[in-house]
Amino acid sequence: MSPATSNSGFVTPFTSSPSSIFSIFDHIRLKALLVDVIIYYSLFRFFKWLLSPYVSRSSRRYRFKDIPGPPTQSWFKGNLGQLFNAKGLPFHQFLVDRFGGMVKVYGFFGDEQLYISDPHALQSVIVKDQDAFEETKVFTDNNRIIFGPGLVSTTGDVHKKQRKIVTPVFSVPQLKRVTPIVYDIAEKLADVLSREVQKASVTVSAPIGKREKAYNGKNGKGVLDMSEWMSRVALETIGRTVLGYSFDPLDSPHNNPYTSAIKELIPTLFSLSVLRQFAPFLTRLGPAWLRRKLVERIPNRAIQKVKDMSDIMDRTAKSILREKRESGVGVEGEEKDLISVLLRANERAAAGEQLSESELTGQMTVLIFGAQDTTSSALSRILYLLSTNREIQDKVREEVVNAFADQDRLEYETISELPWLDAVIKETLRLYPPVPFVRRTATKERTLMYSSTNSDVADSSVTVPVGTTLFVGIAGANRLESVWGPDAKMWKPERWMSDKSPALIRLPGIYYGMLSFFGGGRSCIGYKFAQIEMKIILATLLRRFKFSPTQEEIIWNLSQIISPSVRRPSASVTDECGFIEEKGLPMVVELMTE
Ligand code: HEM
Repeated sequence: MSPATSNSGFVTPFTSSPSSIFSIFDHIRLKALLVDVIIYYSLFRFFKWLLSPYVSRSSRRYRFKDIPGPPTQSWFKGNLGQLFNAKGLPFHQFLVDRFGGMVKVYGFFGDEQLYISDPHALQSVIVKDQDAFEETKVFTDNNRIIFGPGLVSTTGDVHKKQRKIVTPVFSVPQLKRVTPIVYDIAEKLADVLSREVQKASVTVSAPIGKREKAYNGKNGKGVLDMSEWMSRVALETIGRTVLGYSFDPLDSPHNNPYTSAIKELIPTLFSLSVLRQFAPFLTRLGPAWLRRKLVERIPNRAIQKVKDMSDIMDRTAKSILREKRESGVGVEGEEKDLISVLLRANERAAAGEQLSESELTGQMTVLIFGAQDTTSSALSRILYLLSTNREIQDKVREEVVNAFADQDRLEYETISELPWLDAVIKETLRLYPPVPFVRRTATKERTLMYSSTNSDVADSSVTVPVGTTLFVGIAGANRLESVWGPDAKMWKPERWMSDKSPALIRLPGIYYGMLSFFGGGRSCIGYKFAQIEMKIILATLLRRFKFSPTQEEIIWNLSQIISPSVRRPSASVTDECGFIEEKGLPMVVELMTE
C-alpha cells in the first residue's frame, strides 16, 4: 500500500482511504493541540511556581473572619498602601486603638494578615514560638539582594550560626574599648556645632498668622538642622567603631559616595515598598548574573538607585576587609575596631561555624545600615522632646554637668547609670520607637492566645496557618494602657525614675520590657552599643548647648524608620495644599555660657 498524499502535500503512513484526509488533519491538529497543551501547561506551571508566594495567598482568605479590622482599601494592595505610607503612623495607631491587640488587615489580592500588639500573642511570636515565626521572605530576599548574606538576610540555622559569632563583638568589654572613640567624635561634633551656631544666619518661616523669626548667630544662638547632624554623627560613630573607617569627619564637606548611599537607602527603599513585595519573584529568575541583567533593564529610577547604592556598599565593605587583612587585626584584646574582633573570632571558629567572605562583608554593611538611621532617628527625637520640654532638659543638663564636674570623660558604667539621661532615652524609645513595626511569616501553624478586652487576661485564641504574614506592632505594644497604665501615651521620663519597672505586664522585649529593640533570637544586636553611643553624644551636647524649638511645624514620617521633616507654608500657587515639606529638624541651638 502506497502512502496517500493529501492536497496539502502531507503524507500519512497510516491510511490510504479517502476519509483519511480528515484523519490526517485530525491527527495533525491533535498533535499540534497536544504540543500546545504541553507548552501552555508548562508555562502555567512555571508562572504558578513563580507567583506562588502571592497566588497561593488568595486561598488564605476568610481565615480570620472573627478577628476585627479595617475594610480593605484596594482589591490589589489591600491595606498595604495605608500601612507602608510615609504619613501612615496615625493609621498604625488607629488599628490598635480601634480594634485592639489582634487586628485583621489585608495584603495583596485579599490575603488576610494579622497586626499584633497583644502582649500574650507577642510572647509566643517573639520568644516562645519564635522558630515558627520567621522574618518574611520579602524582607530577607530584599536584604540579600541589597546587602548580601548578612544577619538580616538569613533565617533558621544559618542565622543562628551568624548570631553566635557576631553577638560577642557587642559585649560590654568590647564596647568599653571603643568608648573613647565615641567621646572623640561627640566632642568634635560639639566643637563643629559651636562654630556652626556662630555662623548660622537663618530666617525661619513661621506657621501662618505668626511672625517670621530670624536667628543670626549673634549671642551664640543659631538654627541648625539637628537631624542632619545626628545622621552624620551616627554614621561616623558606627563607621569608626565598627569598621575603623571614617565616613564623615564632620568638619569638612562630606562627599563620600558610601555616605550618600547609606543615607538615601532607607527612604528610597520605602518608596519602593509595594514593588519590594515582589523580591521573592525576582530571586526565582535564575542565577545572580541573569537577575542583575534583568534589574539593569528595569526603567525605574528608584530601582536603579538601589542597585547603585548596593554596589557602592559592597565595594566599600570588600575594600575595608582587604585593608584589614593586609594591615592585620592587631594584638588580641587591643583591636581598634569591632570588625577586627569579628575577623579574629571568625578565624578561631570551628570549620562549619566560620562565616564566608560574602557573609563577612554582608555583616559589615548590615551593621552600618542597622545602626545609622535608627540611632540618628532616636537622637533627633530625644533632642526635639528635650527642646519642647525645657524643664526636663534642664534636669538632664544639671545631672550631666555635675557628673562631669571634675572629669572630661565618664567611665562606661558611670555614664550608663545617670538616672535622668537614662530615663529620657528609655521613655523616648518607648513612646517613639524608631522602628515602629516589623513583619513575620508563620512557618509552622500555631495558636496564639490574646486578650479581646485589652486587659491582662488572655480570653481568646486564633490559629495562625503556615504562610500567614504578621505585623508586630512595636509602637502599638509600647503604648498599651494595659501595660504602661492610663498615661501610656504621654512622654513622662519620670516614670523610669523609681526602682520599680513602670510596666504592669512585661512585653517580650530585651530592653526594659518594651519592644523598641525587639526580643528573642532576632533582637537588635547593637542595642547596648546604641545606648552608650546616645548617652555620650547627648551628655556632650547638653553640657555645651541649650536646645529650643523653632516655630516651624515638625512632622515625623514613617519610612520603615521614622524621620522628621518640616512643613512650611508654600509661596507657590501651584502647590494646592499651600504647604511644602522638606526633610530636616531645624532647632534653635544656643551656646551655654560658663
Ligand atoms: C536606637 C537605635 C536602634 C534601634 C531602635 C534598633 C532597633 C532594632 C529592631 C527593632 C530590630 C529588629 C528588626 C527585625 O526583627 O526585623 C533590630 C535588629 C538589628 N539591629 Fe538594631 N536598632 C538600633 C541600633 C542598632 C545598632 C547601633 C546596631 C549595630 C551596631 C544595630 C544592628 C542591628 C542588627 C544587625 C539587627 C538584625 C539582628 C538579627 O536579625 O539578628 N541596631 N534593631
